[in-house]
Amino acid sequence: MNTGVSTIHWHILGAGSLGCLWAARLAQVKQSVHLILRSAVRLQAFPGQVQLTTQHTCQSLALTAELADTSQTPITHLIVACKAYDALTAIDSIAPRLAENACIILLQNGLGSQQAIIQRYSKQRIIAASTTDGAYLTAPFQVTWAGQGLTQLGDLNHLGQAAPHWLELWQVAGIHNQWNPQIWHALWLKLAVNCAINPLTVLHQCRNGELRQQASQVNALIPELTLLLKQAEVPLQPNQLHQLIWQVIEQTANNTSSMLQDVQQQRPTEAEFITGFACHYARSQQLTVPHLNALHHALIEQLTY
Ligand SMILES: NC(=O)C1=CN([C@@H]2O[C@H](COP(=O)(O)OP(=O)(O)OC[C@H]3O[C@@H](n4cnc5c(N)ncnc54)[C@H](OP(=O)(O)O)[C@@H]3O)[C@@H](O)[C@H]2O)C=CC1
Ligand SMILES: CC(C)(CO)C(=O)C(=O)O
Repeated sequence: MNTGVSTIHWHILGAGSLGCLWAARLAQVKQSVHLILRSAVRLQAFPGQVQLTTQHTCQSLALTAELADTSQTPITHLIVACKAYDALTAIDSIAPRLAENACIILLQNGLGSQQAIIQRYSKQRIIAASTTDGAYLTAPFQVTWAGQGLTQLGDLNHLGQAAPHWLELWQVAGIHNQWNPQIWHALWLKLAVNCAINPLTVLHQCRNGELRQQASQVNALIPELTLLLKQAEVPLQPNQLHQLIWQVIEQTANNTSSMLQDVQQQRPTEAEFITGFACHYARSQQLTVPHLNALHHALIEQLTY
């Protein structure tokens, strides 16, 4: 299909679940895709392709991989697919290669990493991509696309620009997307939902739907999260956050939250960028959020990673 977009050289920082998912889908539409891996050991293990499994298909897509400093090619379009706690350091590792007008797309959950990145990389156009796509690795470089979602994108700096021309190409690549000039609002709303669900699933070791049995704990967080969102100037209808949180719990009832998955697989969590960020923001704005503070402390006590 002719999208009217010439081939773009996409560099993808991080070849985990989302990095491989994005790499495979862009490679499917004949884009030039380069994975940037963390170590020589990972590069040696790269088989020259990424395998993408969906409900109906399994396809291997050839693409290239490199280390941050093994190539000098300038980077014009960078997708950052690391966890929130690795994102800034990962971008720093390729900083000398970044074109001055490069576009950096951030896939991280939570808040905090985005602010640090826009502060350090003020010349580049930084776009957040908040996605409800779900993916997991079954083996290195073999990704299963668990659920087609929606990816909302919008500028985090240099506000007010037109949507990038490559969004149409992403659509063709199966990356169902929507441009959202108010992406900060979307990130805040997702943060609030993650604060209400993820930590409690860790503390109760339960799937999202089982939080129905912990409704009073979920509900106690909602007025505090509403306070934070209002302070951040996120427009909210009365009761909107309550409805959204319970809707997500119902729609994802069978899911194990990403935070509980990290705990189960003994990986670090993104807690500091979810409840950690919420508590830090509340303190900086002198907002009283006792339930959120208690939740964050209980979570940190429980986490050994
Ligand atoms: N997976 C999903 O379905 C969804 C994830 N998200 C969000 O997307 C982000 C990425 O998540 P996910 O893909 O699951 O994470 P993964 O842990 O699967 O992948 C992260 C990858 O980043 C790599 N990495 C870390 N630092 C560097 C570096 N300096 N240079 C190169 N690579 C690096 C890691 O490498 P190594 O293997 O060497 O450790 C790892 O492969 C998170 O913020 C998550 O919350 C959002 C929605 C859905
Ligand atoms: C919405 C929710 C809670 C779905 O599981 C999620 O985003 C996560 O697990 O991080």
